[in-house]
Amino acid sequence: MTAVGIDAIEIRTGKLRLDLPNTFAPVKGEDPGKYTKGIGIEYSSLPDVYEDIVTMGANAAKQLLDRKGLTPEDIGRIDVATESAFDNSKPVSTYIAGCLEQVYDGDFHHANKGERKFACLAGTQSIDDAYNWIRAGRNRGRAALVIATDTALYERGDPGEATQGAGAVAMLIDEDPDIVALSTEQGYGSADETDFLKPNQQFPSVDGKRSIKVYLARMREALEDYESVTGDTHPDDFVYFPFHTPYPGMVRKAALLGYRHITRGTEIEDALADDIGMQPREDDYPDREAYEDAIRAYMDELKETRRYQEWYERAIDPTVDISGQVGNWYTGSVHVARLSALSAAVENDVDLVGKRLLVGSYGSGAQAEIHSETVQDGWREAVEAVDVAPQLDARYDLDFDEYELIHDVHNHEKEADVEEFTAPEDEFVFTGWGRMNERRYEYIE
Ligand SMILES: CC(C)(COP(=O)([O-])OP(=O)([O-])OC[C@H]1O[C@@H](n2cnc3c(N)ncnc32)[C@H](O)[C@@H]1OP(=O)([O-])[O-])[C@@H](O)C(=O)NCCC(=O)NCCSC(=O)C[C@@](C)(O)CC(=O)[O-]
Repeated sequence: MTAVGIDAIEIRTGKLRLDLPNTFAPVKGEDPGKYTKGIGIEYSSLPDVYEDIVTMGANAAKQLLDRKGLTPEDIGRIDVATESAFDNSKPVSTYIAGCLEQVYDGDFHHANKGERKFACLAGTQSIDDAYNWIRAGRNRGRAALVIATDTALYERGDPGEATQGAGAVAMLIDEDPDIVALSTEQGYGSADETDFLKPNQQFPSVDGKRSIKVYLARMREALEDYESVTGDTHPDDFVYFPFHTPYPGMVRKAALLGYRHITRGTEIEDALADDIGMQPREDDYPDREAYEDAIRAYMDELKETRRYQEWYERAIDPTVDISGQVGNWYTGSVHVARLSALSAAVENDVDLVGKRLLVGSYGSGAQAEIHSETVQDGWREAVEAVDVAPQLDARYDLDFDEYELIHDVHNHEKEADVEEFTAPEDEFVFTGWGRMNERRYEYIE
């Protein structure tokens, strides 16, 4: 069977950045350690005045099409995943296609376009849709463009303000992919939860502490479901474990729980037993509370073991590097985690061909999905071509007053007339509203 998967990736970060430990924390009266050690985000990417989910998505997509030498006729499907949409009817993919049609000969009139919603999970669901469309043989030899784009802003003063971010990830899903092949093995953990939601409002209502618990519970459920298909998972089965990364500290919690789960009943548990004992088994405890206390005590010790720390450094740390530099990109976040790991492998000259990734996606509300991917022959060249560092380094550093202004600019409830901080060049920009209140865009040379 021909492999189907991710053939190319491009990102587009918001062109501004907020330094959390040095600019945000002092004004909030917080210790910078909350950001450098706890949350793990150093900078939040934010959009300039002329940027939004459409410009970031279209700019990432254009970069991808140009690099691959593709024209609109090569694309049979454009799916946008977002939870920052500004239109309840017209999908963001039509705005993005309209942008792209300004600069290419030809058009996307015969491409199927849509918009996917399930909080941060929707990017992964869009990849699934593209995979199924190609596997079903309905693509007529064409590829699918999946764009995950979000402006992850919270109400000023909300604890979530510490985890903001803005950016887009464009991915080409095709046969014989250069980067990773997808598999049919998947696990889901899904439940009706009220932890993070936006009921007809721009900024989320969030119960932050609960959202952490729900993330962990649904991920665990998804892993168990995945293992019901594949059999037990072992830490050595996968080179990296890219998870949805609202902030690196969240992944730290998930990784520890995951490691305990996948080492249970293995030679690793036995090898650790001399130092920290065997993992608690529920049957050995009088009630659930006593069992959970024992688990917490075991995990406190597990996290300090060299074996765990070495695994974390190898398999998890590289996945959160970019996230720590950009914040939460919601639907793009797990795809940033994958790219982060692959970029680190390029930098450290690691050979990944044939190695597997275990990808854990998550969306509040809530659903987790876990699947594996196999790295393909062309991954190194394809990942080397993504200009992550130049984009991140070029961002404009906001002071706190400027941050307050730019937050107002992107607040749909406010009117703010603010000069742009950066000069647009060779990119799509937002130019204002049309007669039916549609947003309008132009390509600036
Ligand atoms: C994440 C929270 C709850 C944080 O809430 P908070 O109250 O701002 O922060 P905190 O006081 O809990 O501190 C954060 C961490 O920093 C540590 N810390 C504190 N000070 C220091 C210091 N000086 N030195 C070292 N460490 C320090 C502190 O101990 C803690 O670590 P933990 O105990 O959790 O391991 C908040 O920012 C929030 O509500 N964020 C939005 C919700 C969120 O991101 N939830 C994550 C799971 S849900 C999810 O991922 C879905 C999502 C959000 O992406 C949306 C979607 O799916 O659409």
